[in-house]
Amino acid sequence: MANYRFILSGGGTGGHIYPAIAIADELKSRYPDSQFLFVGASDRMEMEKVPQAGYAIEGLWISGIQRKLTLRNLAFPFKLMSSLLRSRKILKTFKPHVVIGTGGFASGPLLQVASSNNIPCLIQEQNSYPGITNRLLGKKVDVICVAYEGLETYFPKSKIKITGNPVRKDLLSVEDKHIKAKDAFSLIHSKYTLLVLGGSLGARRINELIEQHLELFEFLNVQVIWQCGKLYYDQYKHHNTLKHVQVNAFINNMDMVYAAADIIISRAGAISVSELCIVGKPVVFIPSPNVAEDHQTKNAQAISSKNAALLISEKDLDDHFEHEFSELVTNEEKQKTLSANIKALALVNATKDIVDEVEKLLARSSSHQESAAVSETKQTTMSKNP
Ligand SMILES: CC(=O)N[C@H]1[C@@H](OP(=O)(O)OP(=O)(O)OC[C@H]2O[C@@H](n3ccc(=O)[nH]c3=O)[C@H](O)[C@@H]2O)O[C@H](CO)[C@@H](O)[C@@H]1O
Repeated sequence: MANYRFILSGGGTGGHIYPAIAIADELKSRYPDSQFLFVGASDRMEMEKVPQAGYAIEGLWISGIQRKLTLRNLAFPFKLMSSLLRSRKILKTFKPHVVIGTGGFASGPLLQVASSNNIPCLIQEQNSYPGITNRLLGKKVDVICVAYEGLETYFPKSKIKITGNPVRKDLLSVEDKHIKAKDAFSLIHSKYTLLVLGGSLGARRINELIEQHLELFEFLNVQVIWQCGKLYYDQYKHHNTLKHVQVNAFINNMDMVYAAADIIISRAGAISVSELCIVGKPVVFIPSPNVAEDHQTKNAQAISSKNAALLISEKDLDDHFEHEFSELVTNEEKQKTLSANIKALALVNATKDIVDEVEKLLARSSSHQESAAVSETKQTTMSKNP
């Protein structure tokens, strides 16, 4: 059995971490004897989430450049230099056969050094508008797996493979768990269950909206599982005293909450959107307006334009939310149509297709590692016999 070594790097938010975990899980199932190392940013959520998923991680001292002029940007050159040096050391020690990047600033220095050392590199871009790290790495890496068409504007066309976004395996089969999941959260079977997701960090405006409408939900016989984000938990946790509300900072068993839900309100981060297609429930998207090129609105429009989800912009919430949500809860036909249409958009083989691309790189990597070993031996022999 092949004993490969893989480095996966990406983080900052769940949208970069969970794709890396999904890819690692698929590689592990194909090559159980392989070794895995994750590389992230030392102060971000990957340092907690990756070990929870059973993988080792090293943290780099790195952060993104702030778009506004701030004092924090002054430290950036030092952080970058330190991360490049640390990346070189990690690569030298671990000797990966392939390096995989899933975006976020932590993956920049590592893939930069790996690609300049001719180690085969693949990046995965989740969005229709790529983040700055992946845009910079695009020229250097071997393969770029994407989820949307039209990315040749940002990346060399010959390197692009359209695979879809990798989604964790346990999310592929939530249908069978509906009853079990409702019981697991002590939910009442005769009531509708609304799941509220604010993206991996939580969403301020969605939290305000949910708080404003708790009475409406009770009136509509709706019970709520509300993921408000770690930053906001102290502000909203007191609503746990209400019988029909469960507030969470972060949910670790997403398969179970997706399974329990009858209707979902969600931000439109790329991985959330891919997961929601697979899960196939009626969704109301409230995209974040605060991301580059308004890419969450584009992610959500790709679904809503096919009558596969509702989309309400933050600016329209006050005028439209109450009416549209109440109509959806009381209209089973509409729920069924949205469920069937969103499910038809799911790309369930994305993780496998990405790992197929990694396998193609492994072939190149083995010969690269052999020639590196030969030249190392030659150098040792030459220095012994000058
Ligand atoms: C504000 C921001 O910059 N958001 C970006 C970030 O979103 P964000 O980090 O929110 O990422 P996504 O919505 O793409 O994915 C969230 C991931 O976290 C998981 N999850 C979420 C909540 C929770 O309680 N438990 C849990 O496990 C979800 O199941 C999913 O796997 O990365 C995405 C992918 O690059 C981008 O499209 C988003 O625009």
